[in-house]
Amino acid sequence: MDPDTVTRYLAKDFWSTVDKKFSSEPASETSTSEDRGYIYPKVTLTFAQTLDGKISASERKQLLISCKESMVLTHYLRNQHDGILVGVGTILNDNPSLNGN
Ligand SMILES: NC(=O)C1=CN([C@@H]2O[C@H](COP(=O)(O)OP(=O)(O)OC[C@H]3O[C@@H](n4cnc5c(N)ncnc54)[C@H](O)[C@@H]3O)[C@@H](O)[C@H]2O)C=CC1
Ligand SMILES: Nc1nc(O)c(N)c(N[C@@H]2O[C@H](COP(=O)(O)O)[C@@H](O)[C@H]2O)n1
Repeated sequence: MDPDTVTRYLAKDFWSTVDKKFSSEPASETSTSEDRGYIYPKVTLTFAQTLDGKISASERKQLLISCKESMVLTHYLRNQHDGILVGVGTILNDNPSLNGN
């Protein structure tokens, strides 16, 4: 399977799970990636940006961009993954919790 097809497949499956969660239908929490036939790790890129394309304030100062609903989605996404990867600059600047509440 070519990488583009795999990406489309994973995104479709992932967002259908999100839809199920937000419509309160039970999502399959127990099936593993292997059960679902995945052959690559599932990776999601998520970030918040301003209308003019910025992700932080000047001098890379941390900036809250997301609204309340978007933060709910952020924490939901964190809960759906086994790990969260950020850059070293983010660790040094923000000292983030990166929890999923
Ligand atoms: N709005 C949002 O969703 C987010 C905003 N931020 C903000 O971004 C700022 C941090 O940004 P940065 O310091 O720019 O990012 P960063 O330092 O967090 O990430 C960049 C990473 O790329 C690596 N890197 C740089 N050049 C590379 C190369 N040529 N090849 C391979 N790796 C390379 C660096 O070593 C670093 O680990 C903070 O102010 C933080 O608040 C961070 C995450 C999310
Ligand atoms: N979703 C989201 N919206 C924003 O407006 C943001 N600035 C970020 N930033 C990311 O979240 C980390 C902070 O997380 P904690 O609240 O400490 O758990 C920060 O370091 C960025 O990676 N995200």
